[in-house]
Amino acid sequence: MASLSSDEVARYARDGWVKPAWRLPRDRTNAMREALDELIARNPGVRPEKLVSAHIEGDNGEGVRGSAAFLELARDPEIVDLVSGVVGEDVILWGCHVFCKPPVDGYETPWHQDGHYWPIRPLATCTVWVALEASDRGNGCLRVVPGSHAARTLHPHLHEDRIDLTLNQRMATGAFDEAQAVDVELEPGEMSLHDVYMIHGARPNTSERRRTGVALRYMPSTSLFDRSLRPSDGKTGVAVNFARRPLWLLKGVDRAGNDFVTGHPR
Ligand SMILES: O=C(O)CCC(=O)C(=O)O
Ligand SMILES: [Fe+2]
Repeated sequence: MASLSSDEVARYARDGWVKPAWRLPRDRTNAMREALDELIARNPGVRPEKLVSAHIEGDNGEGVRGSAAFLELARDPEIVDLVSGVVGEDVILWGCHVFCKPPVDGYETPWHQDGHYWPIRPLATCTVWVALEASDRGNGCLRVVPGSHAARTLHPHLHEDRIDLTLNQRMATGAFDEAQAVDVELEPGEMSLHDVYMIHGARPNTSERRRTGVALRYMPSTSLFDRSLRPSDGKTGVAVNFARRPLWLLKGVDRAGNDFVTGHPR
């Protein structure tokens, strides 16, 4: 069984992110890469950086035709056990976004914090970013600002109206020191976990190599996914429908009155 070591848990608490020793087996990673190729093929009109809710099979109501392979990945008991190490015994899956940057013109991810438009109260999420292929300095790996989560505040973000970005939000300059950022270099099958308040981004991919991370989003069931907040859609440049987003209780019990019916097939 996978679990974070006490050192990994401590690093996540201190830095806001960690790269666990545990990784996906090679055959599983290869199978997921095939699922990714199929996902891209069935969504010819969607930029591969913007494959939101890829875990919802068929027309997902958010502009993407998703695939069960990604739900299976998100439900993987070993990954859920890793997440438990930092969010506790009660774990809800609420999102999955495939950030695939094609070679040569893969979009930049501006510096940002997650969660500005997420209807989760209290705001809490651990994202597991699973590398399906090598992700390094050369092809625009994730970059993180260790410790930037610690104040547990969301800083101002500016809206940027460009299409060549994975998100249309960028942290106002001066809010942090970019020189403190570190590159999260991952081999295929490796992953990083990051906290909702941690500042992160990624350079454009101008290399000849594709770069893909599957971002799996989990929250503790002590938080409420509050559909009544009517979160404004599209502000981040990705069309989402949080009102209909299905939730899965993957471990433990629900403690905040979450709705596990909406968005699921009847
Ligand atoms: O993969 C990227 O470039 C961005 C990922 C990200 O922002 C996230 O997982 O929250
Ligand atoms: Fe993010």
